[in-house]
Amino acid sequence: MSFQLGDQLMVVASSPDIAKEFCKTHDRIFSGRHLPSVYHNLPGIMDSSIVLSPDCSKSWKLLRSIGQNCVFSSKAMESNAWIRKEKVMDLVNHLRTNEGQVANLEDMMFATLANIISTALTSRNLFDIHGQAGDEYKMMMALVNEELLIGATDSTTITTVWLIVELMRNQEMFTKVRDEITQAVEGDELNETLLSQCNYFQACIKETLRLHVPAPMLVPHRAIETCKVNNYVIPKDSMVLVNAWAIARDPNYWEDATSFKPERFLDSKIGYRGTHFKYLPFGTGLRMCPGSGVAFKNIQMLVGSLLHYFDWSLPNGADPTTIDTNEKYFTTLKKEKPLLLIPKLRKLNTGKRCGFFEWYDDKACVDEQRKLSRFVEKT
Ligand code: HEM
Repeated sequence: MSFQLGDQLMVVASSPDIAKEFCKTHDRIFSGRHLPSVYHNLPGIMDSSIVLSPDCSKSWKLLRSIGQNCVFSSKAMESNAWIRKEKVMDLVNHLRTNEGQVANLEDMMFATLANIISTALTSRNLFDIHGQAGDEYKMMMALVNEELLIGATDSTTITTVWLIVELMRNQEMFTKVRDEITQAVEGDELNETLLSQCNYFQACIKETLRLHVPAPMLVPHRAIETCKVNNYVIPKDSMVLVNAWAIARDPNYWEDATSFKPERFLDSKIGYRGTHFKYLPFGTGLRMCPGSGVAFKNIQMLVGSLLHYFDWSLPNGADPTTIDTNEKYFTTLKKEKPLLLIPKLRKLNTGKRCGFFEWYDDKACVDEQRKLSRFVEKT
């Protein structure tokens, strides 16, 4: 489909085959981006942004490789595992001390995810637990690119919110995921290696990314030169949108396409790395999201911990199946109303305090001792 928006020709790919034409067969030609006009007068923006880079230039390659070293690669993800654990545990501890009170989970999960990325990049917290930017934020924004922090965190938060909404609305699935995690943990401390063995939980994350594609049209691509696709001539500078949302809900490719059915991913080879053109939550090809692995690990650790450590209920004892699924679209597709839930610390069957809290309290104790000894040294 194509249409004219002012003087801009827009071409939309709404099937896996056409998406493949744009993002695989002619990937290099459609690997450009349109820079929003507001950015045209800002000096240096093209050289300091991965997502806004108008083509796959030297500076784009350099920025992607810096990102690769600090956050995206398997090695970086492994060495950042302690950051994920620490920031998620900060949230768990906050919820533990505010047990029984209504929590705005979206804001808290956003803050946690933003702090994971900001710490991986800068070794600093930039947000307080309620999602408010602190003074550090303003200073570090000059160093940390907004796209990594806000864009990346926003999409990940959206997925964590929808995942919790779907599981709350489907209590059987909620119990199944939680039993799977409890079984994997077996009285041990929750960690990402154990979580990665939870196949049903992984399938729930993938299904959330299918039914609630956070960036429904990906990020618009630009034709860097004129190209013929399926006998249509696509002129240079056309804007190409891949409708990943429509593809992910197309009944020609998905059975019972609008239902949340994690089972469809259980014995399936379909992954999120962009090799299956009917499932493109992170895009595919040269401009594919480089943070898909990080996002998956963050979602897994964050939601896995919230399910493992707490029981959840709705304010005023409302029925979880009544949680609304209305959406709001800007460039991402998020839940319209905030997700408000009440945490109750879970009684784990082991009968002892769960390992995490001992670890957390010991850590807090060591931190206090360090502070005290620094204070004593100074005085
Ligand atoms: C659920 C979470 C996420 C989703 C659904 C998502 C999705 C996307 C999509 C659809 C694109 C555009 C792909 C295209 O144009 O074909 C993109 C680009 C990008 N994403 Fe993500 N993303 C997520 C998380 C992250 C994270 C955690 C990071 C960084 C740690 C990240 C970094 C980026 C960057 C830098 C780009 C620009 C790539 C380029 O233009 O070369 N994203 N993402």
